[in-house]
Amino acid sequence: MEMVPSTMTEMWTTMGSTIASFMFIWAIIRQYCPYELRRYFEKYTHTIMTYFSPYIKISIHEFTGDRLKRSEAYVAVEAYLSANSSKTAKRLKAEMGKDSNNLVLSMDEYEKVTDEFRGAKVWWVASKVVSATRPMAYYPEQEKRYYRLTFHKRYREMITGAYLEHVVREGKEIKVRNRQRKLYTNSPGYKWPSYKQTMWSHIVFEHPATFGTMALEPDKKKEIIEDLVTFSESKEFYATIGKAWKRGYLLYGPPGTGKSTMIAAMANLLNYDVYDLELTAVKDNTELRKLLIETTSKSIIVIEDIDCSLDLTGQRKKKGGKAMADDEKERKEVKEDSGNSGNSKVTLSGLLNFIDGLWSACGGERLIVFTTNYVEKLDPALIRRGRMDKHIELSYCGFEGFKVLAKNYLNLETHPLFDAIDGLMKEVKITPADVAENLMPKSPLDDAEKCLWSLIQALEEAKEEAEAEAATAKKVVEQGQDGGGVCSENCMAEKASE
Ligand SMILES: Nc1ncnc2c1ncn2[C@@H]1O[C@H](COP(=O)(O)OP(=O)(O)OP(=O)(O)O)[C@@H](O)[C@H]1O
Ligand SMILES: [Mg+2]
Repeated sequence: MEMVPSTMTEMWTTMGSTIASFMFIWAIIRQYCPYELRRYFEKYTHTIMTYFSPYIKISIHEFTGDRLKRSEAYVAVEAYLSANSSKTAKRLKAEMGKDSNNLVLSMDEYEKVTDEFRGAKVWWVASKVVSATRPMAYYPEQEKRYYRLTFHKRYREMITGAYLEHVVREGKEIKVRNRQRKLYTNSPGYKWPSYKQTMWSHIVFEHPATFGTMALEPDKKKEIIEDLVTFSESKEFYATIGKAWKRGYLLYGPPGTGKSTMIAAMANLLNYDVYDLELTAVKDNTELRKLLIETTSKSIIVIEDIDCSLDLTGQRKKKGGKAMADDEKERKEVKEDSGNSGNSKVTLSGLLNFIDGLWSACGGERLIVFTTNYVEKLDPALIRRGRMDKHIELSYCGFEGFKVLAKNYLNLETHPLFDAIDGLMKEVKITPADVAENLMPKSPLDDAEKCLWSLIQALEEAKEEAEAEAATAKKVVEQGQDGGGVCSENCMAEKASE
């Protein structure tokens, strides 16, 4: 029994004198030794200290290898700590949120915060090293920022496993919640400088459309919303069935029926970014694949007017004749001219690969949306289920759709003129865009009733026009029969237009 205290005392004495000698040597080294030797001793002191310390440290650096891209882990930890440290940290820094007007708070440099996970305490420090070397004299000093996590070694397994997973997952979620959503485009004709890493340019996405403001049959609206929400919550399901987590939507219908508006409503519902892909500006299939790889998850890739984007079917020119109403035809020609489809070598197979080839699985959680005015012109391979999983027809405005617009534009839920509008809408076709235009007050003096009368007038004019057209067409047919000659569809249309 005597031995224990005496051994302990001896041990403490030895340790004390070792430390004292060590500190003495260290003081001499600091005073007289050259820099290299000092660095050498510092390194070994650090190793010895680490050996005896019961704490483990993990560093997460802002840049690893590639100086142009911030490490994903660092970004996630930053978001996690910004959300959790702003309540406990004493020194915070405030920065303007990217592309937004809010101030974002995060831990200041060298600030330390404590976090707890399943009973274990951990410490985070935001730190940086300033590199002594500069690539050029006029370059600023290079700062390498990092976060250091410290915890007791008895929690090693839990912290390196479950805790870090929790930090990264939560950090990513916070980032998605707080991010300013973006509208990307593969800007045609824009030559990006070689240092620029991305082929997409973007602006902040701020479209106000929602499903609430869309004129659509209530059942159809409900079905689409449920489909979208189910998709966004089905990560595990897609993994179980071995399918990439993406879904294709084909929106088709006449101009002005809300196809583009619905894309904005989808993005707002799911909080996704939008990639507006201008297919005619894509050089070839390789470039198309590169663009795809650069898209991030939680996004909608949109190809508008897919029938005009490329001559994917080889039928476009044949069908674009008399059958197309003049104004629509003109509109399409403008679109065709504006895109340099002649320079694009993207093929149908390239596009099919883009939608569901192996590369399309990268990123996950993505919607691909095509819009068209002429669904019948598209190659069936392009729109078969599995590629374009859901086909949504957007059509002329019904009375239910009108009621949504009347509520949005005029804050009216009912009005004596509604019955007349209901009756007229059953007789003539009018697009939601035309209804919206008529319901829009044209001057500060316009009241709701005036707007409703404007719509009634537009509906009556459309009805008269339709009746006149029908009468002319009937006359042409009768003349054709009287003449006894055979008149083709084209020749009848020509006569009608005369
Ligand atoms: N279903 C709708 N609900 C609410 N507003 C609509 C709807 N459809 C069209 N609009 C209004 O009409 C305008 C034009 O609609 P939008 O651009 O979405 O039509 P589109 O179907 O994409 O036409 P296009 O085929 O010419 O591209 C929108 O700005 C919107 O205000
Ligand atoms: Mg559109």
